[in-house]
Amino acid sequence: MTKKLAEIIPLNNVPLIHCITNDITLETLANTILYLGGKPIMSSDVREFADLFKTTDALLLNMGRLTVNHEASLREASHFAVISHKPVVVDLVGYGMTEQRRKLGDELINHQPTIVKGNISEMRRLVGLPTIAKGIDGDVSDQSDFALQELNHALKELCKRCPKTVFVATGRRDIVVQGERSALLCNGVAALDRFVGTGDMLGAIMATLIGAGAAAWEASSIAISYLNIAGEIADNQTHGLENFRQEMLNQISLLQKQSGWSKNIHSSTFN
Ligand SMILES: Nc1ncnc2c1ncn2[C@@H]1O[C@H](COP(=O)(O)OP(=O)(O)O)[C@@H](O)[C@H]1O
Ligand SMILES: Cc1ncsc1CCOP(=O)(O)O
Ligand SMILES: [Mg+2]
Repeated sequence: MTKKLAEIIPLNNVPLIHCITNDITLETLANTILYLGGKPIMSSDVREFADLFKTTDALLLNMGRLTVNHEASLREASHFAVISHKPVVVDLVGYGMTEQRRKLGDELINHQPTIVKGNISEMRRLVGLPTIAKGIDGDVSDQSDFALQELNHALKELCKRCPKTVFVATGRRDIVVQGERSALLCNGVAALDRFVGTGDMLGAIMATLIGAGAAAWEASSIAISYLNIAGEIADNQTHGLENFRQEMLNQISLLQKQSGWSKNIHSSTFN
């Protein structure tokens, strides 16, 4: 993977990334894409999709703060992505918490997007595994070795129905699954779970990398590692969560200047 890393971050082009996302982290995602070297367009107005899809390089569909209009925009954009063969990242925020989110998430997945991501508890709900998680956060009880193994197995089963899609489950440890292949990524710090938007930021980074031409597997693994190593550096340099949050964003722009950053990636496989 190190060889491919050298080809992907820093980006060797400037992809235009169309984000349909929640208004809680909207500006953070726009700047995350800019700091990484891409260009964001945050547009939810279905009237402009026909023109917009002619110029964009990838699409981020973030379920975030659901409304009737947000849902309609996500659905319409997902349809446009299918007919225009646009690479897509789906972020299953709050999947399974409500019937609306479950139904919408299933519909978006049925369009065979490039990457489907969620935190460890959202992804457990997706494959029908129990979780005590509340709200949109992952629960630590879903991070045991056994829980990770059973989720890894269940996601591989799901891949049989969605052979083109990479599935990602995030948290203290992250699972990346595509077909029969899976990896466990182990970078990051606990503070990444302590401010809103880190999962959203990850989706934006994934969309930027596939928009720049990276394959789904590399884009998924590199995005997680890049964000988490940025978090490790920010954690070393700051006190307090707000300072950490600001430095996180700062590191998104700085880490790519460190040629050997990828040597700090910690990954393993499931036995
Ligand atoms: N306790 C933790 N230790 C290390 N990394 C973490 C931890 N919690 C989350 N992360 C990282 O933060 C990012 C967001 O993950 P997560 O918090 O699961 O998403 P969400 O914000 O959607 O719940 C991922 O890259 C993940 O690897
Ligand atoms: C708090 C909240 N509520 C609906 S979307 C959202 C932000 C979720 O961001 P993340 O999934 O990155 O924690
Ligand atoms: Mg999330």
